[in-house]
Amino acid sequence: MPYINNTVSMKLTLEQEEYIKSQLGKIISEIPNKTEQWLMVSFSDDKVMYFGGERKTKVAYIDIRLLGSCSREHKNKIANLITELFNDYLEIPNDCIYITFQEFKDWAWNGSLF
Ligand SMILES: O=C(O)c1cc2cc(O)c(O)cc2[nH]1
Repeated sequence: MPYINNTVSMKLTLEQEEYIKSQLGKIISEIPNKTEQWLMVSFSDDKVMYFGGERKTKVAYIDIRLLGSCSREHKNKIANLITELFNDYLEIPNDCIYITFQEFKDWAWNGSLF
């Protein structure tokens, strides 16, 4: 049940969204028992974003939500891979990429809690 919302300052094309979505599907599989099959991805693009008091044209905030817990080692691996993806593909500087992880015990799907 992972959910990843990607907020970025620039406008994304459909092709860019689909590429990032596919790469996130591969990256999330680095976490045991997580697969693209259960991954929900959303994009909030073309956002006005300030960082360090300055309006930035290339900045990203990636919000990752997980059912259950995951080790710090796996979170660090995911953070590395996602930072590399956004840096390589969208040319966002590494130090303008924020990533947070939240773990949820209570997550419902199809009308019932897991
Ligand atoms: O992605 C997860 O964390 C996930 C998916 C999934 C599906 C399922 O049927 C379960 O019982 C647990 C579960 N966790």
